[in-house]
Amino acid sequence: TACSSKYVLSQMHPMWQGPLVVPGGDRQSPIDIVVRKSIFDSKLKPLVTKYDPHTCQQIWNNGYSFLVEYDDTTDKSTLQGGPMEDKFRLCQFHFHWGETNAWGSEHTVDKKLFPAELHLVHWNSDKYSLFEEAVMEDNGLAVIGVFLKVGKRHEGLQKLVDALPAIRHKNSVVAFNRFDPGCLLPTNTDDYWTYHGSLTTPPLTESVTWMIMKQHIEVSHEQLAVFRSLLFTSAEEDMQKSMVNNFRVQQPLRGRAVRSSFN
Ligand SMILES: Clc1ccc(Cc2nnn[n-]2)cc1
Ligand SMILES: [Zn+2]
Repeated sequence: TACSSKYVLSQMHPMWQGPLVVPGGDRQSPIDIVVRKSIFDSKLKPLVTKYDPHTCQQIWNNGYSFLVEYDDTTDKSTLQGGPMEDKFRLCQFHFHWGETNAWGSEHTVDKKLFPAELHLVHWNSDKYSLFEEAVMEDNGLAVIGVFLKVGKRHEGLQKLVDALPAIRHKNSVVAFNRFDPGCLLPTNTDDYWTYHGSLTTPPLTESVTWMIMKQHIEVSHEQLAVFRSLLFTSAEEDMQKSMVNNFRVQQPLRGRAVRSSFN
């Protein structure tokens, strides 16, 4: 679907941290969430996700992460509620992780790093008709962020992990059907922090309403090790580079408020 093919990430250095200056650039992501500075907002509603596992289409290595893409031509897999007024359509989910369990997440909570972070990317289908349009608008995208911790094996994730060896190299793709991304959400999705930010890779557009879950999910060390067996490089390149540390450095808050849905 358009939500990621159009935005195949640029050829920048895999450890993309970019000196790239973004026009405006006063609402960039990721950030450190300073818990004691977040503001409880009782008007924040619970998230409502309605994901149809049959809209799952493929999983592919885009040279920066691996993306599980959904058919976003209809309102079959949607997100609403939270701080949002509109309905958003799921287009893909992907992860960011480190070379060790000591780091890997993009966001942090009081500077605490997690070994990985899941991002479920949605676009505003009430206001726009294509992902490409929504990605340019300040209320265009909604991304759910979920922290991963190393612990017990995540049974739902295993189906995804088993598909990864087939997409080891950049630009490899394999059919992937009937996967319910809801199984990757924590049991409690009522407690989250929300702020206005951006995509964390090119095009870096400041179009994202972020919802970062307070509760993490657990995956096993072995499952994370399979993430790290992916490669940034394509089969043709002679220098194979492990796909690790695919996170962006934290960005200045620039006076933005981070609200919490919980006290
Ligand atoms: Cl379409 C697209 C482009 C970049 C990213 C990377 C990212 N941005 N924010 N979190 N991850 C995800 C989807
Ligand atoms: Zn991401």
